[in-house]
This record gives sequence, C-alpha cells and structure tokens, in this order.
Amino acid sequence: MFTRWRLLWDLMKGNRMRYACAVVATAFSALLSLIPTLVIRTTVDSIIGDKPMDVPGWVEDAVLLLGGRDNLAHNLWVCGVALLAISLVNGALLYVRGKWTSQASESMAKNLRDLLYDHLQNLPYDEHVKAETGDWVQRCTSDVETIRRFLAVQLVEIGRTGFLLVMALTIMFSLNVKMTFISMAVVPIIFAFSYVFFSKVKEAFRLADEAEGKLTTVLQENLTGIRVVKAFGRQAYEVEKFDSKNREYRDLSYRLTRLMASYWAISDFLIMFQMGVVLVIGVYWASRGTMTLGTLLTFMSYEGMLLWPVRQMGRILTDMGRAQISLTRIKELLDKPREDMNEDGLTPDLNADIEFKNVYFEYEKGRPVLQDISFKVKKGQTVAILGPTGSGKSSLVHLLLRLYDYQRGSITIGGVELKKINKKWLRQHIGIVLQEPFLFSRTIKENIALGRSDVNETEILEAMRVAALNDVIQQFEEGYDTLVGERGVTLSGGQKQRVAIARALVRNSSILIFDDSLSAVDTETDAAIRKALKERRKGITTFIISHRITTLAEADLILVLDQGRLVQSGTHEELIRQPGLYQRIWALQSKLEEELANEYNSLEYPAQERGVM
Ligand SMILES: Nc1ncnc2c1ncn2[C@@H]1O[C@H](COP(=O)(O)OP(=O)(O)OP(=O)(O)O)[C@@H](O)[C@H]1O
Repeated sequence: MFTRWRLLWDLMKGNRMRYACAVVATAFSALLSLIPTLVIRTTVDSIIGDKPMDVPGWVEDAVLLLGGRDNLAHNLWVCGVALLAISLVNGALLYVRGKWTSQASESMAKNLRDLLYDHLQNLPYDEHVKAETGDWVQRCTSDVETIRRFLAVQLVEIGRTGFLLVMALTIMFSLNVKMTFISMAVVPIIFAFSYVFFSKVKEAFRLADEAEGKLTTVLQENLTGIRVVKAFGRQAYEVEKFDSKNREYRDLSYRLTRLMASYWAISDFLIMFQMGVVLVIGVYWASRGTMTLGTLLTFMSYEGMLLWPVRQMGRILTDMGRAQISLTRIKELLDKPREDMNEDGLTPDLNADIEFKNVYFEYEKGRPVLQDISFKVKKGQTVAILGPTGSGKSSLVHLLLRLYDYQRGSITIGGVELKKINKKWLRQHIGIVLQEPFLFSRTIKENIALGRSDVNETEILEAMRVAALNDVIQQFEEGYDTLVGERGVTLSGGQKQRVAIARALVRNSSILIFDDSLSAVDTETDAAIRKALKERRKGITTFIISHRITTLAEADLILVLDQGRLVQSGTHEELIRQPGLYQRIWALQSKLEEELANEYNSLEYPAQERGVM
C-alpha cells in the first residue's frame, strides 16, 4: 500500500512544490469565495440598514477610509467594485490552481507512461509472449489517466471542500450557533447517502465498463479478422454476436442512468428541504428581530455553497478507490523483473564454432521441450533443422539468442558458455528472421533499417537484392519509401518475409537464423534467395529451419528433431541413406514434385502457352 503511494510521490518529483502551491491557492480561493457574502451582509445590515457593524477592525478602518457608512450608502457602487475585485483575485487564484495542478498531474502522467514504456521494453521475451496486450495497453493508458484525474481533479476537490467547510463553519458559528446547527443538520445525511449510494453503484459502473470493454474487444477482433469472417461467410453470426454485446452494454448503461437519476432527485430534494427549513426559520427570526436580514442571506448563500460539493464528495471518495486499483495494476506491471542483460558479461568473437552439449530445456516445469541435444557446428557452416510441428525447432534457435534459458547442459560459442556472454552483445551479433515476421507501420526502408541504426543506402539496396525484394518494390510507385501496415499497403506473407530477411541481413551478424522464413515464398524465389544468400553469407554461421528438402539439402549439417530429441543428424547424402524421418520426408517430397511436374506437362493446352516451343 505504502509503496504504491510512494511511487506516485516519486513520479511527482520536480512538481511537488507546484502541487503544494496549487493546494495553498485552493485554500485561499475557498476563503475568498466566502467573502462576497460577508460584503453583501455588511452592505444590507449596516450600510443600507442601520445595524451596528460587527466586522473585524481592519474592515471598519477600510470603511472609514472610503468616507464612512453614510458616504458608502450614497455610493453603493463601491461595494459592487469590492465584490468585483474579490472575484478577480479569486479568478486569478483559480487560474493558477488549475494551471499548477494540471502541469503537475500531466507531468506525473508523462513520467509514468515513460516509465511503463521503458519497463515494458526491458521485460523478458517470455513476458511478452504470455502478455495480454490489451490489458497492458489499458494499464498504460486508462489506468494512468485515472491516476492523473485523481491528482488533477479529485484530490483538489476534496481539499477545496474541506477548506470550505472549515472556514464557512467558523464564520457561521461566529454569526449564529443555533442557525449553524440547523443549517448543517442535513450535511451528514447527504454525505452518508452519497457515500453509500456510490459505493453500491460502483458495481454497476464496473459492469458497464466491462460491458463496454467486451463490446470493444468484439469490434476490434472482428475488424482484425474481417478477412476470415468474410471468407467463411460468418457476417450474420458476427453481427448477432455484436448485437448481443451491444444490447448488454445498452441495458447496463440504462440501469446506471436510472440509478443516477434517482440519486440526483433524492439529493436535490434533501438540499432543497434543508434550504427551505433555513429560509422559514430565518425569516421568522428576522421578522422577530433575533436575526438580521444580512445574516439570513449569509446562511442561505453558504448553505448553497456547501451542500453541492458535499453531495459530490461521496462520488469522489468512491472514485478514489479506482485510483487505488489503477495504481495497484500499474505497480504490478512495474514489479515484474526486468530482463537481466548480463551487461558485465563477456563479449567474445561470435564468428566461431558452436557446440550444444546435452541441452535440456522446458518452458513449464516437468514438461521437457528439448532433451539431450548435442551437436557441433563449425564456424561459417550452414545448419538445417527439420522436424514435425512442435518438435522444438524454434525453441532450439531461441536458446541461442537467450530469449529463454536452458536448464541443463551447455551451449558454447568459441568455447565460451552462452550464459557468460553479454546478452546485448549476443543479440547484436545474431540476426534472426522470425517465423511470423512483424512489420511496423513505417516505410519498407525504415523496416529494413530497424536491423541496424547506422545502415547506409547501399547496404539496404544490397540486402534487398539478396532478399529478392527488388521485384516487390518495383510494383509500388514510391519504391521502398512505400508505407506498409495499417496506414499503408498490405504486403503478402512472402513479401513480408522478404522484408524481414533484408532486415536481418543489414545487421552484418556473425550468426544468421531463419526460422521457417521462406515458407511463404514460391519455390523459385526461395531458390533465388538461397543462391544470393549463399554468396553473401560466406563465413557466417547460418541456421535454417525449413520443411523443404531442397532448402535443407545444401546444408553442411542437418538436424532432425522429433518430440524434442535429436533423432538424426548428418548431411543430405548421409540422411537419405538412413531409414528415418528425413528419408521418409525426402521420398514424399520428391514423389510430390515428380507428380506435379507430370501433371503440368500433361496439361492439354498448346505447347507455346506452357512456354514449350
Ligand atoms: N512460450 C511458450 N511457453 C510454453 N510452451 C511453449 C512456448 N513456446 C512453445 N511452446 C511449446 O513448446 C513446444 C515446441 O515448440 P516450438 O515452437 O519450438 O516447435 P517447432 O518445432 O518450432 O514448431 P513449428 O514447426 O510448428 O513452428 C510445443 O509443444 C509448444 O507448444
């Protein structure tokens, strides 16, 4: 609990003084807002009327300075000017209060967003894999906003109401004790009613918020997956699903509006009842001379000023619970440990031999994903990995980048244990093309340059050539300055893979990893890219995960994984002679290719159309 508020305190660094000044301005503004009523009271009772002045000495001196009561009675505009002057000062105070609180709260929110963003960037890979992105986004946006509002509005409003109550009660008690008790009789009732009401209605607010969230999720999911919806002709089902969520949201919002309407009606009635009682008793006392008209006006005016904010207090106090929840949610995110980058680790030359020795790895305890994996790769060699879905291919290459840590065994590069190497150094020297490449909503060029910040034009063009991207680029008017993603053109799966390959190539890495990165390009382009890559990656140790035997065949070493175990390893020539998974897949793919070729040749249209002259 304490650490949560401590976080807020820390985030306000540089703005604490400003916020404190805003609190002081609030107090002064509360005091000033009570004074016009006193000016009116004195004017009515002692300047227009003939009651003796019961005002502090300095006010009496001021009246004398302005020519005395008689002079003021003939120049009532002076009282008007006094009211105007007070309003002006009060206005100035309200302005600086608003300015300082918003500066302090906006800076706090900015600091918090920066802190969260920085923290998220530095969380371990696994956290991002498991993360519910929507929930994280909400923590970084609406939860931050809730805390900002708490600082900018709620806390200040509580302070203002507190000051107002204390000061007004002091003045009221000094004027008439009995009337003070009468006029404040309903305050605790309104406060309690408002507090209980909003505590109860909080649940209704939560349900409405949740329903809104569900509605947004359905909408977002539908828009993201609209192609699937259309392809499967599921529009009617989706519309119905949306309608049911929409109806749920409407019903809950309607219920909330009804509840709020009854709240305003009851609390308005209580306030009006209270004012009515004060008016009736006050007029009675005034007619009997036990209370002056000015004092009655003061009570009526203060009553109005106090009861409205008190009525809001219940809402603000219950809303404060939200700020606490938001702070807890943010703290949970910030408490997640950052990834240890082993910055003091070794920075060896990674253009070296790699060795896996009895490597064991599991994501969850007791569920091994890789077991007893041992193999050696000479510097500059190409290693191909084959295996059924879920056999652990991606996991194996992820270990090399230390996106995850192996639990047993050893992985060495140039004889240095992987866990001793500085992680940043390691990742800087390994280029990876992920299975599902992600492109940012930027230009193609910028997406490629993400691989290395100081990359030059020639290197980008060269990487594009190797990744067979030039043909793609030519289709676009703006070439590689074409925007991709949500705001730009949509690239096909194969085109995206090629941009990702170019991005990995500009890194000039010592080790290159292709995680099934050519799966979406046609065989011809695959062959062209492999050829260009072969020339280019001389001396670079390369790992290629693929299901295409043609891709694997050229490798110096082929690893065959099955259920997390290395079941075969060797060259293409060795493996096709060994009975096993590789031989079976090779036989299958060769047969398939043969059948495809036969089918193509037997097509019955003219030879020139098939390109055969
Ligand atoms: N982050 C994770 N947390 C828990 N289990 C995981 C995680 N990632 C993968 N797995 C599991 O580990 C196993 C191996 O997954 P991996 O992605 O390495 O297989 P793969 O051989 O690359 O499969 P594919 O060819 O389908 O890409 C699978 O059973 C998978 O469900």
